[in-house]
Amino acid sequence: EALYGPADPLSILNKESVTRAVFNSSSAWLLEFYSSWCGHCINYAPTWRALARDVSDWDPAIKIGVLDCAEEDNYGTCKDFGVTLYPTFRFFKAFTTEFTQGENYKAGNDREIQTVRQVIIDFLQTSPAQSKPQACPTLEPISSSEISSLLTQKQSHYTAIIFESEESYVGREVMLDLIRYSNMVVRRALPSDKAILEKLGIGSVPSCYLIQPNGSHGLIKEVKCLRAQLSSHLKALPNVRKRLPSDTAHSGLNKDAQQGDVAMKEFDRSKLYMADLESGLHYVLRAELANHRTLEGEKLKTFKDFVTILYKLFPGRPHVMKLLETLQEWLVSMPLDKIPYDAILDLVNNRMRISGIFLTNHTQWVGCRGSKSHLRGYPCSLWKLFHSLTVQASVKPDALANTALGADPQAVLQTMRSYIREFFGCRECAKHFEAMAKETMDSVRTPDQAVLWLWRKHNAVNNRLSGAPSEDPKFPKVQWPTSDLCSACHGQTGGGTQSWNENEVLSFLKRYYGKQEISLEFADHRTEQSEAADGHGNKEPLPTKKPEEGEDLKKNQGPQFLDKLIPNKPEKSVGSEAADTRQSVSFLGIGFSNIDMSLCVILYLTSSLFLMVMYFFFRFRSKRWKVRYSRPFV
Ligand SMILES: Cc1cc2nc3c(=O)[nH]c(=O)nc-3n(C[C@H](O)[C@H](O)[C@H](O)COP(=O)(O)OP(=O)(O)OC[C@H]3O[C@@H](n4cnc5c(N)ncnc54)[C@H](O)[C@@H]3O)c2cc1C
Repeated sequence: EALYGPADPLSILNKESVTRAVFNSSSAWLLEFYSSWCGHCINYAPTWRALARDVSDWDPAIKIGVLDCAEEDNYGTCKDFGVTLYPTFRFFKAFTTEFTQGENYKAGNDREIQTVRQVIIDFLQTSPAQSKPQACPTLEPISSSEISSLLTQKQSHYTAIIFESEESYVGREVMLDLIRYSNMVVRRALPSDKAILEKLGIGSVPSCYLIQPNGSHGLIKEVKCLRAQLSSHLKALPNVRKRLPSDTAHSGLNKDAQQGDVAMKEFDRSKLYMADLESGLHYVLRAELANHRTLEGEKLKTFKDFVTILYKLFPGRPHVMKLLETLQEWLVSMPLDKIPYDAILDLVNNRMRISGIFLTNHTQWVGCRGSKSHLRGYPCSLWKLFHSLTVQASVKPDALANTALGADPQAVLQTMRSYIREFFGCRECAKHFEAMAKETMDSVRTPDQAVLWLWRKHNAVNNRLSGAPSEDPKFPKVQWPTSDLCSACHGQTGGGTQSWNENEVLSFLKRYYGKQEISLEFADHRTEQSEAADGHGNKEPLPTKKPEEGEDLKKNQGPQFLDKLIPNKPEKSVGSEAADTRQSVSFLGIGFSNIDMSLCVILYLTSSLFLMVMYFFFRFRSKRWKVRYSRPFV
C-alpha cells in the first residue's frame, strides 16, 4: 500500500487541500512534508502514524497531516513551502490568514512520539492568544486560590486537578486527551503551596485530585498518575462522553489519498531504460532543484558542474542533449553569482520548447518502478544516472578536458558528491554518502577506478539497507550484479564472503551502462499536442511564490527580470524526435520562434507587394509602348 492511506488517523494533503486545510483553520497543524522515495521517510512512517493515533483526540486543538513532495502535482507546493529536505516538519498556527511557510519543528532529529507530543504542547502553549485554537484548554497551572474556590463551588461536571512539577507534561497531555470529552475539565497545579497540599492530603507529585459534580472530592487512588492510565480512568467515569468530531477533516481530506499496488510493466532486468534516466533528469531539474529559490555559492557551482557533466556525458537522445547544451551555454554566458531558479525553469519549460527542445515532463519508471507507489523510483534513477556518467567518462576520457572540470578522473564522483550534499532531499542518505566519500573517494586515480568505486559503494549501501522498510520485496537489496546478469563477475566464494572478478565487473558495467545498450522502449515519444490532450501537458510556467518580507527584490521582478537574465540569442533550429510534428512552431524538425514566424509573414507581404508593383509598372509601360508604336493609319 501507499506510505499513508485513508485508514491512517491523519490528513493526507495535496496541492489543493493543503491551503484549504492549514490556513484559516480553527486548529493548529503539524505537517510532515515527506518524499515517498526517501528511505528515512519510509522508515519513519510507522512512528508518524503511531503519533497521529496517539494524539488523535487532540484534533480540535492540533491536526496532524502529511504531504508527499514526490507527487508531481505537489512539486510547486513543496517549493512554495520552501521544503528542500525530507522529512520536514512544520507547525501552522490556528487562524492564519496569510500564506506562511510554517514554523520548523524544534527538537531536531529527536522525533520519538513522546518528544513530538511535548513539542506540540510547547507550540500550543506559546502561541499568541489570537492564534490559540478555541478548543485548546488553558495549559497554564492554576493557583491555590483557584483550587480553593473550586473546592467550595458546586459544578455540573468533574474537575480533575493534576499536581505535578513544572517540567512534567502529564497534566497537559491529560488535558488535551480529554478535550473531546464532555462533563470533564482537567487542570494542572504546581506543588508550590504546602498548605493546600497538606489540606488535600497530597504527599508526593504527580498526584491527581478529583472533584465530583456533587461537590465531593478526594485523591484518585485507583490508578497511577501516568498519562495513559489517568486518561483512560477519567474517560471511563459515569456521564463522561466523547463529543462527536466538530468537523470531518480526516474523512474529507483523505479522499485525496491515492495509490496502492502499482501495475508492473514487463521489462527486462538486464537492460537500462532511457525512460528511467530521463524521468530522473526531469525530477532533478523540475522538482529537486526547483525547491531552491536561488542558486548561489556552493549550490550554484555544484549546479554548473552538474550541468557540464550532463551536457558532456549524459547518454541521451538528441533533443535532450540539445536542452543540456543550451542550459550549459546559458550558464556559461551568465556571469552572475546568484541565479533565481525560476529563470532556469523558465528556460527549460518555456523558452527551449518554442525551439523544439524537450525533456519529458512526467516520471515514467520502468526498471526503477517499485511494486508499491512509495518504493524505488527517483533514488534508483539517480544511482543509474551516476553509474552511466562514470561509465561515459571512462569511455570518453577527454570529454571534460576543455571544461572548467578539466580531465580530472574524479570529476563525475566529486560532482555527484556535491550534488548529494547540496541538493539530495534525503538528508540521512547524504550524510552516509558523504562519510563514504570522505573515506576513499580521493584514492580514485583513473576513470575506470571511478566506475568501480561507485559500484563498490552502491553495493555497500545495498548491504546496509538489506531488510530495511524501504526495500522493495520484489527487488531485494543484493550484491549486484547477480550471477544471472554476470556469472563471470563472481569469483570463488569462500568463508561466506563474496569475491568479485573486478575486471569482469568493469566490462559488465561498461556494457550495462553503455550508451549503445540503453533501451528506448517506454521512453517518452509524445509530442507537445498529445501531452496537452492527455492531460500531462505542462506548458504553464511553474508557479512562482509571492515575495517574502525582506527578500531580495530582484528575485521577484517576474518576467522582465528573467528577460534580462536570458540573453537574446537567436533561436537555434534543431532536429528532434519530439519536435518534428509540432505544427505551429516546428516544421520538418526545424524549430521556429514567434519572431521567425513574424519575419516570414512580413517578408511574404513585402515580396507580394513588390511583385504587384512590378506587375502594374510593366503593364503600364507596355500599354504606353503599344500606343506609341501602333500605326492605325497604315
Ligand atoms: C547516493 C545515495 C545514497 C542513499 N542512501 C540511502 C540511505 O542511507 N538510506 C536509505 O534508506 N536509502 C538510501 N538511498 C536510496 C537507496 O539506495 C535506493 O536507491 C532505494 O532504496 C531504491 O532501491 P532500489 O531497489 O530501486 O535499488 P537501488 O539501490 O536504487 O539501485 C538501482 C539499480 O541500480 C542497479 N544496481 C544495484 N546495485 C548496483 C551497484 N552496486 N552498481 C551498479 N548498479 C547497481 C540495479 O539495477 C538497481 O535496480 C540512497 C540513494 C542514493 C542515490
